[in-house]
Amino acid sequence: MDLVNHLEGRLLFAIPKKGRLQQAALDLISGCDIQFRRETRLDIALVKNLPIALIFLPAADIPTFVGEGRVDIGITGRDQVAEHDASLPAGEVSGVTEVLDLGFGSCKLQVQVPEKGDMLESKQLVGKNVVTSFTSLATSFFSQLEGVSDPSQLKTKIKFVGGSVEAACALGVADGIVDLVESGETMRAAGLKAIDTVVESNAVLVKSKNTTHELAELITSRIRGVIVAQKYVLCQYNINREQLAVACAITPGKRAATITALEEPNWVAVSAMVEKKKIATVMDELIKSGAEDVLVLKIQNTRTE
Ligand SMILES: Nc1ncnc2c1ncn2[C@@H]1O[C@H](COP(=O)(O)OP(=O)(O)OP(=O)(O)O)[C@@H](O)[C@H]1O
Ligand SMILES: O=P(O)(O)OC[C@H]1O[C@H](OP(=O)(O)OP(=O)(O)O)[C@H](O)[C@@H]1O
Repeated sequence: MDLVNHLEGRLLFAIPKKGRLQQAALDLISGCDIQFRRETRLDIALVKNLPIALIFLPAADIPTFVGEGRVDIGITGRDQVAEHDASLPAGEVSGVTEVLDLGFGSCKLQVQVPEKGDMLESKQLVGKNVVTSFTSLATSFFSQLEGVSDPSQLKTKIKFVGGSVEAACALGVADGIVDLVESGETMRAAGLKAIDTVVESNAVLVKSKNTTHELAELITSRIRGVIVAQKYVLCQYNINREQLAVACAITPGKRAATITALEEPNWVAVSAMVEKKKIATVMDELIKSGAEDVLVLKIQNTRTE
């Protein structure tokens, strides 16, 4: 089938074709009940149950396609959006808008130098060689540091490499690098230390400023629902009315806790959404406050603000 001829009228949704963001992006898509089958080696997949086509692209290229309005929405890293925006000619406004923080893919784009060297601040790299995959962000970072508005006046030499950036210092190609740090293991293994942060990144849902496709809103709302479901659990417990105020302060819920009277006089059942990462502490506090029969339930999906 010639897929390109079947794109008319469909929402074009860009997904990372490989790399760190791909699996979590696909999990989100599946949580939104977007059903598709991707043929081997094809970068376009038609969605079976909605007028959407998924376009599999490198995370770094997604802001360009979305910015130019070729694709309506996409999932990529905030670092990639920032790099795209920084690469635009002076005065050109970016066509990409960030719609949602997706809560995964956290990392920082950091200036790194040899741990054993004498450099402690980024300004010590001025006039030296800096290697990175993020040349536009690095150029704008060092332009600010050097106080120049025309990048061609930059004393610092920014050089591009596509991967294994951390090897550049050891190989004598760079005095410092600008690269992503997540756990910091790669940086430490390469004998480097971070001295500045250029951008803090998370995976984001982005939208083209030019899109008018009605499904963009619907998909954003579905994704938001799945993210909330992943972030919260539902906590239910029984408690005596006398302790209710204390317990509700522990589990205030998103808007307010739901309280239902029990057949047993003076007892109520409470249910409230609680952030997953806080649930163990919340349960400890509930038990201390006199709550009984505490249950924690997984939330499959939500539609809440
Ligand atoms: N430890 C990490 N290292 C790199 N990127 C990360 C990390 N954690 C999260 N990310 C995010 O994942 C995005 C894609 O990076 P990744 O290296 O996986 O892409 P890729 O398309 O495979 O690129 P490449 O081929 O250049 O490695 C990054 O821009 C960043 O937003
Ligand atoms: O702080 P950490 O958890 O160690 O992760 C950071 C490393 O991960 C990325 O590289 P990737 O593995 O994508 O390979 P690459 O060097 O080829 O880009 C990034 O460029 C760092 O090198």
